[in-house]
Amino acid sequence: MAVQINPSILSADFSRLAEEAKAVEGADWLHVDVMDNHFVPNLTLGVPIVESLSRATDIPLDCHLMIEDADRWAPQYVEAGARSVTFHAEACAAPVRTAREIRAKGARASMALKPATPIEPYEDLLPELDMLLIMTVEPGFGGQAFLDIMLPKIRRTRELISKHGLELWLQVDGGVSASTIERCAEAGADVFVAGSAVYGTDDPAAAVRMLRNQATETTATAGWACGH
Ligand SMILES: O=C(CO)[C@@H](O)[C@H](O)COP(=O)(O)O
Repeated sequence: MAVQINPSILSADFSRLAEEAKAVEGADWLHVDVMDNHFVPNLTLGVPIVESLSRATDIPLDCHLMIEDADRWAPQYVEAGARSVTFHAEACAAPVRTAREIRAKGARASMALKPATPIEPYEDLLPELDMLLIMTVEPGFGGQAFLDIMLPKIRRTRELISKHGLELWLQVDGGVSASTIERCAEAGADVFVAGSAVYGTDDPAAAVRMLRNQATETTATAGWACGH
């Protein structure tokens, strides 16, 4: 699998979401941060806006649910048009059942871990998932500094993926930019969410291309990158 760059619309202009999606043509997925002001101290958007956005762009939607009661809501985001739905391990009572429901409805199932949540308790669950998201900031806001203490967790997760021979994608989200993406790629990430590093520039599509080039060059020489 080639590396993937997913711009986060949290850093976009919410009054012009359809245009902001067009501004990142060439991106692999559009990362949609759903926040409920309970699981995280911020409030963004919900099912109706995901429905509208999925009609407004051909870029597939990668919905990251930072909400409580994820078991109940995750399938509704697939029905709204999301092609990938990420629930948080810390907000999900039945992750296996929820992942299976997401897949049964035709989307990719993904689970996210906050910075303080270890990967090891979830090793047996990995075959149920299409992607694992390691947060590299505390979820809730764009524009935060990358937590480089997450790099060993990314490395350990990549080792588990290799050990079990899984096709699982490994996504990182938070503070990913031109100055941090290579460290993430070297550690084993292959899907990169970037908000301010894309939408904070004058040319978001060029920023996507630049991040892709950096990550591709790094993974080509990284020890874990067999198959790239
Ligand atoms: O999930 C989140 C924040 O909780 C992210 O998707 C941010 O939107 C990423 O923004 P940058 O750190 O790249 O500016």
